[in-house]
Amino acid sequence: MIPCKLAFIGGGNMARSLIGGLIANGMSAENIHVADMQTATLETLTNRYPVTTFTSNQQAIEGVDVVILAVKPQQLQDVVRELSADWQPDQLMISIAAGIRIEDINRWLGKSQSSIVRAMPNTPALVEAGATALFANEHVTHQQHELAESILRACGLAIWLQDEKHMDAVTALSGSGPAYFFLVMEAMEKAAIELGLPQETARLLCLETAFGAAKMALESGEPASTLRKQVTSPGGTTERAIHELEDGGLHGLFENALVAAALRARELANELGQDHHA
Ligand SMILES: NC(=O)C1=CN([C@@H]2O[C@H](COP(=O)(O)OP(=O)(O)OC[C@H]3O[C@@H](n4cnc5c(N)ncnc54)[C@H](O)[C@@H]3O)[C@@H](O)[C@H]2O)C=CC1
Ligand SMILES: O=C(O)[C@@H]1CCC=N1
Repeated sequence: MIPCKLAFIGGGNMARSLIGGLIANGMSAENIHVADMQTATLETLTNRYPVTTFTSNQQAIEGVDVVILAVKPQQLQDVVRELSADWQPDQLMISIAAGIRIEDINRWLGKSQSSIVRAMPNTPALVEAGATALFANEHVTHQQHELAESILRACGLAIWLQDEKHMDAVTALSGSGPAYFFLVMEAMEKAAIELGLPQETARLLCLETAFGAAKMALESGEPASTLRKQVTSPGGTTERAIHELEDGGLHGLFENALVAAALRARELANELGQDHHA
């Protein structure tokens, strides 16, 4: 049980994943408000979960303990400014927007001592297998700290960062990370079909292999490199495949990909952290 009322501002992909994880973990849908200007988005949600929906952001935050900002970074400034007039000093704001820094959110909110947490979750939260990193500003109370952690922990792993600057690397790794693994799955499945496997056979074997590899890496505690070597028989099939991947520059590609994602998070902060007047 998570002992609070919470409001999502923005009811899109990431909000849906978090709501799914929270409800699967016993949070009462009655205690979840969701605001979105798209009524179709709200309908998709209420078809699945009996949450309370709003087209007004101000009405959605009335009487809640925690507000999760789940709009795109480009919408964040307007949304925070809009909430400012009705913001209560004991409310906790959690922003999941990529890039945007707490100091900017705090300035847009315009209050002196607001409790703000930045969180970077990921979409597997929907199946309670998410991974979230959190960072709190100095006004977050012990109780709010616990509350933020319990909300995100309901959706999977939740870990606190000591320094907000690490959030961009987290965004590049675990925030965007599910997409990299999905892309690898797409590529492996396609290659297996080209080798002659029926599509459903390729899909199932690929997904169970990905799941099994992650489960084994988590449960064994062994480094991925050790587990990889256990699969790679000298002179065998895996060795040939790994040779192709390494020759093709896999390590460099991932390095470039994560650097590009982290840089984009910094760009978003610099582009969107400037004040504009709504
Ligand atoms: N999708 C992902 O895997 C992850 C996304 N995030 C962050 O989560 C945030 C949301 O991303 P998604 O859910 O993917 O986007 P999305 O586009 O699916 O959802 C955003 C929702 O906000 C609504 N919205 C736009 N302006 C609004 C306003 N003024 N008031 C109320 N609602 C409004 C839109 O109608 C939309 O339904 C972003 O800031 C993103 O950086 C963070 C981690 C992972
Ligand atoms: O692509 C994005 O910008 C968001 C942030 C992390 C995952 N999706």
